[in-house]
Amino acid sequence: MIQVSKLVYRYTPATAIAFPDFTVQKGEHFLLLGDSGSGKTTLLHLAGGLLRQYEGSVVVDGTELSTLSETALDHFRGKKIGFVFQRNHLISALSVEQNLMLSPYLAELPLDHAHITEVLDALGLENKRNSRVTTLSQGQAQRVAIARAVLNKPSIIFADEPTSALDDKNCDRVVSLLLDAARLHGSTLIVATHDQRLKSKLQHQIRLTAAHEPA
Ligand SMILES: Nc1ncnc2c1ncn2[C@@H]1O[C@H](COP(=O)(O)OP(=O)(O)OP(=O)(O)O)[C@@H](O)[C@H]1O
Repeated sequence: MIQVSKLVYRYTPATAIAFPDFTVQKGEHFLLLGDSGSGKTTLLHLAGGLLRQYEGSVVVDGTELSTLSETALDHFRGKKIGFVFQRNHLISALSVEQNLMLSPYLAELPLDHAHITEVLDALGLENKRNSRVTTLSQGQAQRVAIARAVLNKPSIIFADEPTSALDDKNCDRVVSLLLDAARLHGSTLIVATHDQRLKSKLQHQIRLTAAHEPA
């Protein structure tokens, strides 16, 4: 499902971040661990097709991402991948439901109001459907971000520090929701974190050391 080998990424010609080889099978749940600056966000962005121009190989669902054009990559990402970011990137001028509607719209998928209702119910957000996202608590906003990420039934969910800003109760809830959402559609789940509270919650781990290659 995801195969990374000999992967190196350079933000500038003088700095190179080298990643360990790993394979993640369909439906597996992984924690991506490593110190601050070790490259966790960079790796999620590479595997999710948000960063291009890498050295080595990133194969997702049988496709080497570097072979896709920018447009094909956008399409691939919209259909197959759900992102949950640390800062939730919700659009503050819109309601919860309108934020969710953007997901299928951007992926050019049909709008399914019944499915939006299902997802809102599952995440305990049914009474927030018409609320502006600026009126939500941090835990609620993170649940909306999860709802948006899983709405298109992605085969892969990437979550970048989804719990670090949350108290223990919301942390537990968000992890359970991510795992439930992943299990529901058999999605592969990779959670990047240095939140120690998550260590026992996912089956497998990928550990990054700050192995920055000399340029
Ligand atoms: N846009 C950028 N331009 C230049 N360098 C960058 C950029 N983004 C990240 N880096 C560098 O790449 C390295 C890896 O950063 P990255 O954000 O992937 O690490 P991380 O493990 O996710 O860190 P954190 O846990 O603090 O979020 C760091 O040395 C960082 O300074």
